[in-house]
Amino acid sequence: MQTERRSGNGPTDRREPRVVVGAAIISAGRVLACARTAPPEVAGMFEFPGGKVEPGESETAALVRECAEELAVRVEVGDRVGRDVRMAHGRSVLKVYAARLLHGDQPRALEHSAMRWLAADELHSVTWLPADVPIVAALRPLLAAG
Ligand SMILES: Nc1nc2c([nH]c(=O)n2[C@H]2C[C@H](O)[C@@H](COP(=O)(O)OP(=O)(O)OP(=O)(O)O)O2)c(=O)[nH]1
Repeated sequence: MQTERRSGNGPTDRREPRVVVGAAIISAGRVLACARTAPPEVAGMFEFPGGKVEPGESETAALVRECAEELAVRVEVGDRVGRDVRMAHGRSVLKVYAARLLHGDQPRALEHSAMRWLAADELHSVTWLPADVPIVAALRPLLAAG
C-alpha cells in the first residue's frame, strides 16, 4: 500500500521529528553549560548535556542515560524548560528539562571540552547553540528565583 512514509528524507517524508533531549542541571542557582567538541562548525559552543532519544526510550530515560554517559552523574529529571525548538529544517526537535544532581554526584566532562556553572546574570557569557537560545531565555527566571 502506498503511504507517505518513505525510507528517504525527501519532500514526501512525513515522519515525526527526531527528539533530542537536553538537561538543564541546576544546582545552587546555577545551570551547567557544556561545550561541544564536534562537529567542527559548532565545536566550542555550549549546550545542555543530552542527546537523541532512542526508539522505545522515554525522554526521561534518555536524559538519565545521557547524563551518565557524558557526565558520570545520576540525575532526577524535573519540569520542562521553555518550548519545543525545531531544528534541522524540522527534522528534529529539542526538548529541555530541568534536572538536579543526585547522591552528591559531581559532573565530569567525559565528552565535552569545557563545563561552566552559570548564574542567571552569566547565561550570556558563553555562546550557546542557536536552538538553545530561547531555552536559555526561559531558564533565566528559574535561576534568578533561586
Ligand atoms: N545534547 C544537545 N544537543 C543539542 C542541543 N542543542 C542543539 O541544537 N543540539 C543538537 C546538536 C546535535 O545536532 C543534536 C544532538 O546530537 P548529539 O550528537 O548530542 O546526540 P547523541 O548524543 O545521541 O549522539 P549520537 O549518538 O548521534 O552520536 O542536537 C543541546 O542543548 N543539547
